[in-house]
This record gives sequence, C-alpha cells and structure tokens, in this order.
Amino acid sequence: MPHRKELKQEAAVRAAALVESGMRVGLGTGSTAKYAILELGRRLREGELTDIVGVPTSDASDTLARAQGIEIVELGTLELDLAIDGADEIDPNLDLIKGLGGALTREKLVELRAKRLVIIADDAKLVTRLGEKAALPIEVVRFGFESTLARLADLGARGTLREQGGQAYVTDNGNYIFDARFGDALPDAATLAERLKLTPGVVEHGLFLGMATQAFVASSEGVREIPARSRTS
Ligand SMILES: O=C(CO)[C@H](O)[C@H](O)COP(=O)(O)O
Repeated sequence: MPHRKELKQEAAVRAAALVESGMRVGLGTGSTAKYAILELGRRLREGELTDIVGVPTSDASDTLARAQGIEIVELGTLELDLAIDGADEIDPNLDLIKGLGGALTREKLVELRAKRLVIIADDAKLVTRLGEKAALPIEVVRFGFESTLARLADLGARGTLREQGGQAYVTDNGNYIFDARFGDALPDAATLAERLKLTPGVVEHGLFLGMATQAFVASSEGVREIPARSRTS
C-alpha cells in the first residue's frame, strides 16, 4: 500500500501536468503543494516547460520555488491561469477548509486571482461536512487579540490559539491563528464565513467556498479527478 507521502506526490504530479509554457501559476503551501512545486522545477529543468512565472502563497513556497528555478513575481493585479494547492478538508462540493499550514490569507488572495484552482490531496482529506475533522483556522491581528477571541466565542467558536515551540504561532503576515471548532461540524459554512468577515480583528478565515474548480485526490486505488465545476467566488 502506498505511503501517504507518495499519494500526495501522485496527486501533485497530476496537477503540475496541467501547467503549460507561458502560464502564470499560483503556488500553494504545505506538504502536498511542495510536491507540485518540485514537479514544476523538474519540468522546467528537463525542458518540458518554459517561461512560467509563479506567485507563491508563503515565504516557504517562495524560497522553495526560487530554489527550483521558478521565476517569482508579485501578485499585484495579475490574473493567474492556474493555482495548485493542498487542503485540510474537502467536501463533496469542493468547498474547503485550509490553513493548517498557516498560509490561508495569502492563499486566498492568490487563489481568488486564478482562473482555475486545482486542489491536491490524499483521500484522508475528504469529508461529508466541513469541520468534521479539522479545526477552522482563523487569522487574527495580534493587537487586542483577546477581544477578538471573545467575539469569536460569541459566534460559537471554541478552540485554541495556535502555538509553535511553546510560543504563539505567527503567520508570514505577523498575525496569530485561532484554530476554531464549532461543534461536530460547521452548521452553515456560508453564513459563518460572512460573520467571520464582519468580525473586527479577523484578518481571514480558512473557509474556501466555491473557489476550487478541480481536485486530484490520491488513494491506494490511484488518483481520482473530481471534475471541474464553475466557481462561485
Ligand atoms: O492550507 C494550507 C496551508 O495554509 C495547506 O494547503 C493545507 O494545510 C494542506 O497541507 P498539507 O498538504 O501539508 O496537508
């Protein structure tokens, strides 16, 4: 039976095969997206691809992509042909929870500018309802974060401020992340997403609704393509 690492790699290679010469590509973050960046590097080195530019969604992906010889440009107002990224949960509509890797804000900014958002994952990420397994990451500004967390508690969020090495985890944007649970699953993801956007102190949340256009999900039976559907945001 293939190891989870190999499954991630298989899904990533399928997504990277969609990239054509001259494309502008959003580069995701995390252990699965890493394989897509490595595969793009391989394709460039072996002459299968030329003239692509990448917009990374984190400092880590920026560093990795540059090391792979991918030309990096700033997002600005660019329209991207394609973005490839992992996810923490994928529901049957291809709605997602993202942000366990801490890059949710830049991921959303980059991926909203992409004509196609291709999600790559192993089958452990599939859920019936969002919030079944993963906490919902919510990026909050550091200033007065205790008050922001109190507002989130009023919305029904229970959870923890993310830590790393005994310290509060700080995102590439200099903010904190609150990993929130709302009972056994999210009651109504669309309404929750709106409420979170209206909460002072919240920078961004990890609900990516109506954004993914396609997913490659790897399991021991191979890679399943969940077909493209029109995006709503
Ligand atoms: O949203 C993300 C980072 O902010 C990642 O895409 C998500 O956490 C999945 O990561 P991995 O591929 O390592 O499981």
